[in-house]
Amino acid sequence: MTLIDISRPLRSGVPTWPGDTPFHYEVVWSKEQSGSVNVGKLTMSIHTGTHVDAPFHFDNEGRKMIDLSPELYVGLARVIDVSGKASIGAKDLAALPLAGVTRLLLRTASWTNPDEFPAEITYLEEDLGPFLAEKGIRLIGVDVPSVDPLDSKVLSAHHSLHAHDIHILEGIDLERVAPGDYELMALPLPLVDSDGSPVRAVLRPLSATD
Ligand SMILES: N[C@@H](CC(=O)c1ccccc1NC=O)C(=O)O
Ligand SMILES: [Zn+2]
Ligand SMILES: [Zn+2]
Repeated sequence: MTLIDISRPLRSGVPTWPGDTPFHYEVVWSKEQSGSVNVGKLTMSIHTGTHVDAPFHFDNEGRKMIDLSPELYVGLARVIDVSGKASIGAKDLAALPLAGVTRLLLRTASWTNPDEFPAEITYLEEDLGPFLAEKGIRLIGVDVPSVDPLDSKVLSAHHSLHAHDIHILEGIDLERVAPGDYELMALPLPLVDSDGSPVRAVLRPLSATD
């Protein structure tokens, strides 16, 4: 099957939010010790690399990861290029044909060095919640660590999207992806109490028959 991997590799030193839990993997029970298998242990923040947010991330009363339907994260998605802008609002998407699109992935190209946490990113404006909902969009994906400005505490875009039942996929890598329509697969883990989940996000070109 032809798949384009749009996930950021998870390895020691992968950029995290300043002050957040560093990514760490280690074998805690080696094949020599156990006599049969290597057994790993993983420590990481939910918001490192390619991940989805659950509403509980920014709303104490919000739904947790287990409460969100996996169906949102699999299906037809449109990739559009919105690079070169400081922010994206309804005015920037108004001229685009979005009829029938339920998952929209924005290529901002504003995370220029994937080995470092960005200093500044293209962020989403508050008016995208109502605008995208009116178009029938249920999931928005971005190639940056957040849909809001990195220093935002009010998280207007997160709240506006959530208020309109639009789910959030962050940290995808669209560097080598051409704009167009694909099948997205970005399933979160069934984490019962979690504010989100890391995902392996892939795109399948619609023309692929294998
Ligand atoms: N809103 C961001 C995460 C975020 O804001 C954050 C993640 C980890 C540690 C601190 C964070 N924000 C601090 O103000 C996100 O949705 O991934
Ligand atoms: Zn997040
Ligand atoms: Zn977020």
